[in-house]
Amino acid sequence: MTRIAVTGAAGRMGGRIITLATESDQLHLVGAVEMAGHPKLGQDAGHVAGCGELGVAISDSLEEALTGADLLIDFTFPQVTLANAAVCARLGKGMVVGSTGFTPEEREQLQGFAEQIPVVFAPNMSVGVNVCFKLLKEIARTLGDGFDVEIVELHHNKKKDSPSGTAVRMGEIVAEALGRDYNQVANYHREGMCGERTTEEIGMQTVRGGDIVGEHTVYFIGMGERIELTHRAMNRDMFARGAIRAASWLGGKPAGMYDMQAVLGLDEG
Ligand SMILES: NC(=O)C1=CN([C@@H]2O[C@H](COP(=O)(O)OP(=O)(O)OC[C@H]3O[C@@H](n4cnc5c(N)ncnc54)[C@H](OP(=O)(O)O)[C@@H]3O)[C@@H](O)[C@H]2O)C=CC1
Ligand SMILES: O=C(O)C1=N[C@H](C(=O)O)C[C@H](O)C1
Repeated sequence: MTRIAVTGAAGRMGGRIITLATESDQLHLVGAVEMAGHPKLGQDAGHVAGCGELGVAISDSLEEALTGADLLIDFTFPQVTLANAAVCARLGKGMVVGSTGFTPEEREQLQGFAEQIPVVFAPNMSVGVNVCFKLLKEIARTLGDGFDVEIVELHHNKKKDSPSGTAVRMGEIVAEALGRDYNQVANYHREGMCGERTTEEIGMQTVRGGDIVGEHTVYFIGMGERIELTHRAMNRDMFARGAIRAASWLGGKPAGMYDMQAVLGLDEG
């Protein structure tokens, strides 16, 4: 049994992780955290998540929430995640990190903490998206340079980071498979007389609206034909189940940075 604490406990993902963790026979919730001043502080995490009383009050103290926990599941914001990682590293607790929107420098900082504790860090914890990651590498390698690559993602109107962490990872995978540097070839903006498309660039387009959970399409556009690889999330439960699977998998692992490909065994072969 892995004992977990959850940060962002009153958030969209925190609530689903807490609810589905109660249905897992491998995880046990012992701590739940929101920031100081949050209106749900002191309330039962299960009540807030909508799954009934769990006897775990939402606290603003991560140290307190981690007492008796083996690891932390964190779906918040990059700056919050990094502050939480510093606490986890000091206390020797592992982390499952789902937050997105990290700058390259912030990713480096998280990597630094992963030298002290085991961390699963993935912009998307669904099985489907992780299979797409694997397929994208294969498609890009097979097609080579003759196809223009464009990535379009759609999310709800409360999402704070753009493009999504998943879209960025998709771009990185395709760029790497084609021998390009994602940071050099990603094109986030076209407006006015911006000229013809270059063959190297990877277009990154973002749509925000309503309650869209998350959709990603990678277009490989050739002459007279086109491949579209699409993943549509219908709800957040598959992300939460992925986080739960990652938490169960992480127990006993040595310090290091792991991704969902490793958790799901997709990095083999
Ligand atoms: N890897 C994956 O599979 C997925 C990743 N995500 C990512 O997860 C992150 C969270 O998404 P989502 O749940 O939709 O966002 P929410 O805004 O619903 O949740 C974020 C939560 O973090 C809370 N928070 C802010 N500061 C702190 C703090 N210091 N300590 C504890 N909690 C804090 C927020 O509080 P407040 O209510 O005050 O804002 C909020 O409850 C995003 O980066 C998103 O992109 C989302 C889905 C899947
Ligand atoms: O903020 C979200 O909601 C989501 N964020 C993740 C991302 O940025 O890739 C994953 C998922 O698409 C939902």
